[in-house]
Amino acid sequence: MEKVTVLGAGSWGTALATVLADNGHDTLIWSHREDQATEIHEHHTNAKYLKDVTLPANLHATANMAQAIEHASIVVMAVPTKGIRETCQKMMQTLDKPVLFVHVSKGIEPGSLLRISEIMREELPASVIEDLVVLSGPSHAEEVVKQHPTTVAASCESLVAAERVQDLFMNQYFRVYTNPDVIGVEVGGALKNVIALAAGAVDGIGYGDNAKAALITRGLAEISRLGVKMGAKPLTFMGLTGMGDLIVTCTSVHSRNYRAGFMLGEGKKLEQVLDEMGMVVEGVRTAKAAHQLAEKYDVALPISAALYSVLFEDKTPLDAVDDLMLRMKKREMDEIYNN
Ligand SMILES: NC(=O)c1ccc[n+]([C@@H]2O[C@H](COP(=O)([O-])OP(=O)(O)OC[C@H]3O[C@@H](n4cnc5c(N)ncnc54)[C@H](O)[C@@H]3O)[C@@H](O)[C@H]2O)c1
Ligand SMILES: O=P(O)(O)OC[C@H](O)CO
Repeated sequence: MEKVTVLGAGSWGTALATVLADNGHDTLIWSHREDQATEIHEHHTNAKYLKDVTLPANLHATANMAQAIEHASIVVMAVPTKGIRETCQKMMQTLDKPVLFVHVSKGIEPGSLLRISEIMREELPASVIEDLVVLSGPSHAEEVVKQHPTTVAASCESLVAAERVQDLFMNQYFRVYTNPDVIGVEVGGALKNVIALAAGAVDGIGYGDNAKAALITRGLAEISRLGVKMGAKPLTFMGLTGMGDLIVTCTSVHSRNYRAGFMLGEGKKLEQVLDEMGMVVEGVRTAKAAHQLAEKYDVALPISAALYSVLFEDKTPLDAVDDLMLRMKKREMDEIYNN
């Protein structure tokens, strides 16, 4: 049995804490909000984030960071990308021992263009990082808490650390693979949210399955193109954290990115959409990062660019789709021509 603290009590932090508690680990969840910690600790619910779910009786919660850190030999970081730095800084007020970190967030920071593990390594001294593992893949919290079969990957250069995380989470309904390609896993997890916003938008416009299949396929092409330039292994994008997560996020009603995109496609403005969602829509910030990454790495990301123009340049979704369709002629796969 391990002593685990999950930082972040939204949908995903709570769902993963449930998996850990189900597996018999001594699990404590930390919320930055006192009321939410009390709700989880005393009533075994987290109604805003997981409706009609009763959490395991052996899952405890606190809003006290010092207590949360004192408890842990493993820390799972499950706050949205924009809260990662602040949470690391809060943690460092008391953390003075090495722990194994697992992060489960999916984003890239605009401006710095850092992946989550890079942000964490910037904020945390090496002396407190025993290892840092990314857990990612096609996994909606709403299905995990129902114990529906789910598969993800634990990614770290150290196979020993990845396998420790595999053992920590793995059970009958939650299957964990390992993958050493941290860059590919993080880039796939972050960029699929941008494509999912676009997939929601084409459905919101009222277009059909042809358009969505095109977005998923060409979306994967642009994610891979960028990821490889950033140092990822191409095959990772064919796996759970690439194609797998792209499919689940572009096609599921559970996806906040897909649902936000749908509302944009219906003609709603971004501010109104985010107000109505009330939960994190990671793809919005990551779309800014994608825009900057395209320039930095000199890579064409046409779907991400079209989405960016809808989010931040007031282009209508219909015009953005027209622009995509009327781009200059392309070869589907340059590699085939070159061989
Ligand atoms: N929900 C899923 O099914 C799922 C699955 C895989 C990965 N993820 C990823 O997990 C991360 C967290 O997403 P979520 O679904 O739990 O989001 P959520 O919107 O359901 O909950 C976010 C939680 O973080 C808290 N929070 C916000 N800002 C914070 C800050 N600065 N410091 C501390 N806490 C803060 C909120 O109060 C809330 O409890 C995201 O990067 C998301 O992409 C989510
Ligand atoms: O609800 P979303 O769009 O944040 O997606 C959740 C997960 O990342 C799906 O794997």
